[in-house]
Order: sequence, then structure tokens, then C-alpha cells
Amino acid sequence: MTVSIIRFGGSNCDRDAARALAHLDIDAEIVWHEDGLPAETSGIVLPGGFSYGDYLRAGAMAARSPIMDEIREAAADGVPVLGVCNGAQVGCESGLTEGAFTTNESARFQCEHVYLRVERDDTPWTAAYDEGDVLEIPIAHGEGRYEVDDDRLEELESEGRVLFRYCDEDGELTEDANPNGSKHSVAGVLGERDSVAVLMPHPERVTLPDVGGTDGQGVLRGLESA
Ligand SMILES: NC(=O)CC[C@H](N)C(=O)O
Repeated sequence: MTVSIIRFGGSNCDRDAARALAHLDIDAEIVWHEDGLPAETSGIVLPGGFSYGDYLRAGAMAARSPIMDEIREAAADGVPVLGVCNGAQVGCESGLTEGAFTTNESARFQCEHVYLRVERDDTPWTAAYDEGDVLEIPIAHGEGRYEVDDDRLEELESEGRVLFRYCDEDGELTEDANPNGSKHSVAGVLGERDSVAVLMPHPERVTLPDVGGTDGQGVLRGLESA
């Protein structure tokens, strides 16, 4: 059983994800999107990057690759799917998760460390943490501002589908701690099933102890949950 890391033209965090998963002894391979989803896929990573140069809207074109039909089917069958950064944008653009990641309030590309609050600890992605835990994790995006209709956000919140929110070091949701103006500080959401999750910050960049922390390891462990 192998995790498939889907590479689109312009993906650039696929190898980071592969290195991070190898460090956790999770078997993974990079799959070119035109080659289709391997039958033995036990988990799926939609990695970060600039698929199709972020033209149109970040993730919008990759979301229309035929492999996304296979990924939606696999997700419906319970195969864990994790979208990171550009992969989170692909997740929303393809309907795997709700809402959209839009241009940062600053209108700039932002590359910095932020804090994330774990909103639920009973999902595959957060089983390694406790609710309310604060993770330090990097962001690197120009279009990370989470947007969804107010009514729908209220429903997503009451359904427990907000997985991570931007917070300060103490877990407080402040305007200053919200790096991109995301609605209700949302940084990551679940899909229809808890086995599908997307987030803008990069857990694979805080998995190898030598490159700046290990707070992201637990998120990647969710891929083992199939
Ligand atoms: N690191 C990334 O995946 C970048 C995401 C996307 N290209 C953006 O700038 O919003």
C-alpha cells in the first residue's frame, strides 16, 4: 500500500512531501497526474506549488485534470486525501472541500511561520494532538485567504469541519495572528468525510527535525489511517 503524491505541471512541494513521508516510514511515490491513480493507492497527497502558474485562480486548472475524478472516487471510498497549500486550493476548486482560498488581504505572497490551533483531535489528521494544541508551522502563499458564505461557514463550524485556525502563540484568535485575512481565521477544513483534509500551511516542512521543527508530523500520519 502506497501513498500517491500527485504531481501537476508546476507542483513544487511533491519532493518535500516524499522526503517527509519517507522520514516517517510511510511508503509513498510521486505520480504524474496524466498517468492516473495507481490501483494500490492507500492515501493521496495533493502537494503545494504553482500548478499551471496559478493562472485563472490558484488550483483551478489542476482541479480539472482527469485524475481528480479518480481522486474524488477514492475519497468517497474512504482513501485519506491531504491537500497542502496549492493542494488545498486544488481541493477546494475540485469540490473535495468547501469554500475557496483567495488572494491574501495583503495582496502579497507571504512566507512566514505562523501558529495553528487544533480545533478537533478526533480526526486522522489530528489524532496525534489534543484539541487546543498550538502548532508552529510555515506558510508560503499568495492566495490563502479562506472564503465561504457566512451561512455555510456557520454550518461547517457546527458540523465540526474546521480543523485548524490561525492563532497566536497562546492559541488566541486575534486579527494579528491571522496572516491572510481568512474568514474566522480558518486555515484548514475537512471534506465530507473526516478522511479528507486541506490546509494552507505546510506540515511537510515541519516534519524533518533538521529543517525547523516536527509539529507537522501528526498531520502526515493521517495518511496511514486507511
Ligand atoms: N506554496 C504553495 O503551494 C503556493 C500556493 C499558491 N501557488 C499560492 O501562492 O497561493
